[in-house]
Amino acid sequence: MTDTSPAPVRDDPGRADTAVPAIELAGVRKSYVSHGETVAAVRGVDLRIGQGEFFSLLGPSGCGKTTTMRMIAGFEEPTAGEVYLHGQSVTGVPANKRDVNMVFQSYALFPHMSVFENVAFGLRRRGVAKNEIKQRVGDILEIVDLTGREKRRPSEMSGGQQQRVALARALVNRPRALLLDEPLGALDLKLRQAMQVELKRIQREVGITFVYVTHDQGEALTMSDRIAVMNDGLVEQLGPPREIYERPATKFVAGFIGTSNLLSGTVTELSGGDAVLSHGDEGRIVVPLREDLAAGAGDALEVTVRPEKIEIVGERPAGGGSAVPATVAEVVYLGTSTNYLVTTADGTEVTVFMQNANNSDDVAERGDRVWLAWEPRHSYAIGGGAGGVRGDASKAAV
Ligand SMILES: Nc1ncnc2c1ncn2[C@@H]1O[C@H](COP(=O)(O)OP(=O)(O)OP(=O)(O)O)[C@@H](O)[C@H]1O
Repeated sequence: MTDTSPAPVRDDPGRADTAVPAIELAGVRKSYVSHGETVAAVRGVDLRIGQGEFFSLLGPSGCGKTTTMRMIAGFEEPTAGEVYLHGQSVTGVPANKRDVNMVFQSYALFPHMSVFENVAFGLRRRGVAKNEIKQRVGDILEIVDLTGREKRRPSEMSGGQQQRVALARALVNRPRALLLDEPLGALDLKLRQAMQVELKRIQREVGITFVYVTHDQGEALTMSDRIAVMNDGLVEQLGPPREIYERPATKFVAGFIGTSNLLSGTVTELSGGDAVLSHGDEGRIVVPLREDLAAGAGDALEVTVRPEKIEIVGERPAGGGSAVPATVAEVVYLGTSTNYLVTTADGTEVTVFMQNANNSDDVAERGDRVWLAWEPRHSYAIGGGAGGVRGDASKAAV
């Protein structure tokens, strides 16, 4: 999927149309020849990453995220296509001549040097004056919240602190973009979550473009301005976290980002911008139609709905929303919420998360016959790899 939207520019949307993207990939492909076989790692990626944006490349192992990142950094050259940094093609420009820095999962700090010396290393090599080094290292250590720990050795610091030193070392050179390849992968869950918040704060403070590679959807949703979800060498969907979560364009994205339910139905009528679908004998699913979604009576559609959007009720719900009968197969009490696994008439398994805010008892028990209810806006019709669902052009498209 091609990102044709203008690169967003912070605090000044009026400039978005004319702004040169910090990073642009145009028709980028990368193949490797391995044991006589050609492996297509990246199969045609188009991206525009805006100045000061926190941009994530998200996808499962082997989808091509690291290869994409390495082509931006200059560690790999594309087999085809072009990489631009701030509007300039960087084909043939070596990594050390590109105005980007990379942070890896292994911090690669110098163990015999203090925190200050680790951060100052690059500046010293470039012959920056002593006073300026002191100032710049001091400033950046303050931003990463390590003031007062200048004399410590890496071995005397926690994993999260070491990662912040690595970040300070990359930022002190004031690159125009920072590339981060699973930088929190070595940390335990609690520290990783704390560092996600920290990283976002640091990025906001320094205002540098961050490109972040991760296979962790929670991490990408927490920090990013926009996310490119990659699968098998291609970008399947590109957009802000909320859009990707609420309106996954393909089955792959729906399944990869959080928990999603997929229900199928047959269109019975089109009504006020919605398609009404039958699901089993009694079930009804209401899904809004879109510009890129044309459907008519008799068409089969697949619809996603997130588990937290569904309510479990005892009676058939009144009103214009979705109403699907189901049988409770499993109830899992989790403290703040209860998860229900239910089965609909055609055997579809549906997960429902219900917050335990006011109700002290579970709303249903195993074996109960219940109704699932949700609002039309929480249904999203999905298509195949190309996104969207296109029916007969003569049918209504809203
Ligand atoms: N140097 C190489 N030689 C041959 N094949 C390679 C090479 N580098 C990557 N690949 C292949 O290209 C595909 C994409 O790899 P890449 O490392 O970009 O994926 P990834 O999404 O970053 O995965 P991970 O999260 O596991 O790092 C994989 O099938 C991988 O085996």
